[in-house]
Amino acid sequence: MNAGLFEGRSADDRPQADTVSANGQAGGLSSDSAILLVDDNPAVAGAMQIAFRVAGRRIETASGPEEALSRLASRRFDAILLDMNFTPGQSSGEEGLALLARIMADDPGACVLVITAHSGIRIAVAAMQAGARDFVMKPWRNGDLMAKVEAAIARGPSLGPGAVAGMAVGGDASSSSGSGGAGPVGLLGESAAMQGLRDLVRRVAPTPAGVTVTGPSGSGRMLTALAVHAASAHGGGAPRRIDVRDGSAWAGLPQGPGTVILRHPDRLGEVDQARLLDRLVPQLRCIAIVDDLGALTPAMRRRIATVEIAVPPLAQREGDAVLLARHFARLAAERFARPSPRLTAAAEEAIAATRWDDEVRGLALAIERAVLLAEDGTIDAAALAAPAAPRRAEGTASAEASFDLTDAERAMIEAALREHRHNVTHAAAALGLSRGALYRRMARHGL
Ligand SMILES: Nc1ncnc2c1ncn2[C@@H]1O[C@H](COP(=O)(O)OP(=O)(O)OP(=O)(O)O)[C@@H](O)[C@H]1O
Repeated sequence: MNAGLFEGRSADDRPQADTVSANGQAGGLSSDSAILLVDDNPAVAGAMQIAFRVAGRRIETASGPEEALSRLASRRFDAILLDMNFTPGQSSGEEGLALLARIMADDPGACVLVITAHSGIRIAVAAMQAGARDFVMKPWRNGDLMAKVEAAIARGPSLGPGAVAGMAVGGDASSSSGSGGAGPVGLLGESAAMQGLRDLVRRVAPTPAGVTVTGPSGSGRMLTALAVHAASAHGGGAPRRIDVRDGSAWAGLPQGPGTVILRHPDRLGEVDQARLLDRLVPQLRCIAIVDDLGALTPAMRRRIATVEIAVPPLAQREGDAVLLARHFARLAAERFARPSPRLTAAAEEAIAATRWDDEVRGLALAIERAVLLAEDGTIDAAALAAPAAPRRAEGTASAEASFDLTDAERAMIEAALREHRHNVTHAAAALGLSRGALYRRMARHGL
C-alpha cells in the first residue's frame, strides 16, 4: 500500500550488467520465468512491470489477495512479490502475512519475496520466519530487485517453519520453478467448509493413506484428488488417472511406487472390485473418486478409503460462489482474449442465490457463457439467466411429452440419484431395485 518507487530514474533503474547474460537474460532467470506481483498500488505495479519488462521478464499483477489466489490457482509462478498491506490506512502487515501463510500452506515450495517499507523490518522478519525467501525494501533499485529475485529462485525452497516435510513439491529449485511437476492445485474458497477441506488435504496428503473423495459431481472432486496428490511425496509429477469402468484402462495401473487417481471403483461389481484389488500393488497410493462409499466392498474400502474427504456442495460454502465466479470470469476473459469483465452487484446476488446444477462446473459454464456474450465488459444478472440446456422436468411430463420408455427410465434414475445425492444404495431403494440392478441400468444409460 505504501508509496515508494524507484530512487529516481538513474542508471540503477536498469538491470545491472552483472545480472544480464549474453542472450540478454538476467542470470538464472529464464525468459519464460513468470513473476506475480501482488500490490494494490497501481503506481508500484506500473513501475515494477516496466522494470521486469525491460529485463525481459514476464510479470503478472494482482491487486489483492483474492485475485492473487485466483492467479495462483491457474498457473505456477517462479516468484511472487508480495506487498504486505492492501487496505488503505493499513500498515501492520497482517494482511500480507495472512496471504503469505495461505500461499505457503498451499505450496511450501513457493518462492515469495515480500515488499516492505524501510520501517517494516519487523514485518520482513516475520515474513521470513513464515517462509518468505527474501524481502525488498521500498524504494528499491531495479538492479537489486532483479538480483534478489534471481537469487531467491535459484536458492530453492527451504523447510521453514511453515513447511511440512514431504509436502513440498520437489526439494530443489528446478522442481519448484514451475516448468516441471504437477505444481500446486488451487482449491479456491474462503468458506469454513473449504478451509476445513484444505486443512484435511494438508494433513492427509503427505501420508501414504488411501483417500476417497466424495461429494456431488462437478463440485471439485477431481481438483481435490489432484490437490492431495500435489501435496504428497509424489507430487512432482502428474498422477495417472484411471476410470476403472473402462477395463482396457486397467493396463495403465502403475505396478510400482506412485499415485493413481481411480474414478468410480464403486461402480464395479464385487467380482471386479476383487480383481482390481489384486492389481493395486502395495506401494501404490490410491486416491479414489466415488459417488457411493457404501458400494465399495469391505476389502476395497480398507485398501483405498482410509480417509474420506467429502467435497461440500456449493450451497454449503458461504460466499464461495461469488469468489469462484470472479475467478472463472478472469479465466474465461483470458481464454477468449476479452477484457476482464466486472460482475454487477445484482449478478453477484443472483450467483449467491442460485442453486447451481452441476455445482462448480455449472457455475463455471454460466460465467464463461456470460463472458462471451458480455458486450460492455459488464456481466449483469440477466446475462447469467442465459438459456440453460433444456432439462426434463423432474417427476412431471416435459413440455414436449415423450412416451419413450427408455427415456422415462433414464429420467427416473437421474431424478432418484439427484434426490439421494448420488448415493446409489438409497436411490436403488427408492426405485425398488437392488443396487446391482441399478448399476446395470446406470451403465446401460451411460450414467
Ligand atoms: N474450489 C475450486 N476452485 C477452483 N476451481 C474449482 C474448484 N472446484 C471446482 N473447480 C473447477 O470446476 C470444474 C469441475 O471440477 P472437477 O472436475 O474437480 O469436478 P468433479 O467433482 O470431479 O466432477 P465429476 O466427478 O463429475 O467429473 C473444474 O474445472 C475445476 O477446476
